[in-house]
Amino acid sequence: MLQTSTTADKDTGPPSAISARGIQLKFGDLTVLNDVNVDIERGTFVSLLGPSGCGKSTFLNAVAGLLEPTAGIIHINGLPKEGIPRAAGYMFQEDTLLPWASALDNVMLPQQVVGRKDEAEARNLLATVGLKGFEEKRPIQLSGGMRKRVQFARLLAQKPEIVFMDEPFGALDALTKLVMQQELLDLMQRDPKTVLFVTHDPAEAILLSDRILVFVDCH
Ligand SMILES: Nc1ncnc2c1ncn2[C@@H]1O[C@H](COP(=O)(O)OP(=O)(O)OP(=O)(O)O)[C@@H](O)[C@H]1O
Repeated sequence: MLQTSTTADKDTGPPSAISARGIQLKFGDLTVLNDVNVDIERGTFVSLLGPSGCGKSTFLNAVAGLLEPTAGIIHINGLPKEGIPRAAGYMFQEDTLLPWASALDNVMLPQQVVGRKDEAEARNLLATVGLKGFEEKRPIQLSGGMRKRVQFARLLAQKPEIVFMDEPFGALDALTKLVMQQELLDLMQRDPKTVLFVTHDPAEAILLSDRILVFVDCH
């Protein structure tokens, strides 16, 4: 269950990027989330922190539209969420690159989904994440950190306003993880986005976040 942490409702100003009210989510008899109320302001980096099995991913997936809450309502930019929010990007722990496609083709995938083709933009994004010269390499020819960078570039190609990240660096070695955390910070400082980031690592949450929501009372 989540220890709820809310900011006061505002009568004026832009709506929160994410607003969750009375969220309950059950899997059969197991109540994972109960009456969760959270507001997340635009452009803030928020971590969901807590031990394994506490419902962090469940909450993230409910907001991201991958799971439907049993009760409650979620607003995205002031509008009731319907399905998967538009302008949302995802990054998971698993490597989700197409193994047979080059780094460039992987980054161009989001363009293809919406019927666009802009190779120069994809090359720029790869350069932004430090992969100039690696455009034609396939994932197997890249290190773990480089593959994460390709995923960053692909995420940016979606031009997301909200980014959902579920332990994206969980499978990396400690040193590569530190480098990738710093690169994520740099990217978000240059181009701030609303980020919801799942981690069970307090140091990672403190380093990256404007705000940390702590999950307690695990089963
Ligand atoms: N699809 C599902 N069906 C049934 N139970 C589920 C499902 N997904 C998660 N659960 C259960 O819900 C609880 C919360 O799981 P969740 O993955 O949200 O926790 P978490 O805090 O993200 O853990 P971790 O850090 O290990 O990923 C766990 O008891 C888990 O077994």
